[in-house]
Amino acid sequence: MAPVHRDLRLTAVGRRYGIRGPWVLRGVDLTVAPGTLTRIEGANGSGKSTLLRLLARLDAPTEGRITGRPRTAYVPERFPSALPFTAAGYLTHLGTVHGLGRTAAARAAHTWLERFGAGAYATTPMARLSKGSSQKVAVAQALLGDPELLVLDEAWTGLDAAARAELERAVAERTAAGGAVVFVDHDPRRLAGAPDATYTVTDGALRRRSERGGTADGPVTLVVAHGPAGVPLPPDAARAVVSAEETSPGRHRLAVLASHSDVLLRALLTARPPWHVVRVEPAGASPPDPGSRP
Ligand SMILES: Nc1ncnc2c1ncn2[C@@H]1O[C@H](COP(=O)(O)OP(=O)(O)OP(=O)(O)O)[C@@H](O)[C@H]1O
Repeated sequence: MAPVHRDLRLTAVGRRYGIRGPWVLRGVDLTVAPGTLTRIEGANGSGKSTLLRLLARLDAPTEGRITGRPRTAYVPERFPSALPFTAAGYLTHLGTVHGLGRTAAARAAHTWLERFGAGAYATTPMARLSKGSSQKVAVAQALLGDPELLVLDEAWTGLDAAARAELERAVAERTAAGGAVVFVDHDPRRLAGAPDATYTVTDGALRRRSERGGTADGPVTLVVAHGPAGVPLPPDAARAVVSAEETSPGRHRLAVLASHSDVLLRALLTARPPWHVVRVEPAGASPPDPGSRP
């Protein structure tokens, strides 16, 4: 009998939207093995979500090949919360879809809602949940079926501090149980030190950042900079950062390895027109968590 391949493997994968659209990703090779934690970084619009949708098999590559079919769960950047279910009803239904009996599914739904501090909202219609509570349901639906591959696209955004910590624990439990987890998060300290591999999406290519990933490359510096609204980062700056987020029109929160901060600052200040650098500080000096966006 053919062995079951739990590795998910991308070979020379490219994706573009529309026949003449620019290549968002090109020549991407990536293997996601069981029991590993992988971080994907990159500036806004670099193609991180595109890559995660390909990994979750929700999208197909324009060219190249994807092999391996681990049982996959996905938390999208935007979760459709206006569903005609209560939180517990929705999760129980999904549990049965994952093959659980109704009682076991209801129990799992309850357990995950409790873990994320949303037990009190079990019978609330999803359309009436706050953004944070509906994000808890989004995360619970993914964890419910003990997936072999968990794909998290900014899943921490909108969660309160206790739920953020709980999701970090749930990720550690998944990898300890032999599952693979791939995540994108704008906070460079998210699961710091834990990833087995960290990749940066730049100019459509995927680059492995270091063998050990996480912050093993050294301390991270946060740079807040202001540029023309709606204008992407200058290319040299985009290449230097490990993560970037446009927190309000024209205002960007950039994380860069301290060793690369001069390169980033130079790229910002020599851009035409030059960008205004608002603040530079070591990553540890900022407020506890920027997960709650300003
Ligand atoms: N369904 C789509 N149709 C057309 N273009 C798309 C589609 N999805 C993404 N794109 C384009 O592909 C590029 C990469 O988008 P993607 O959302 O993958 O980037 P990202 O790194 O996740 O961005 P962000 O950090 O802002 O979430 C962008 O230019 C985007 O406009």
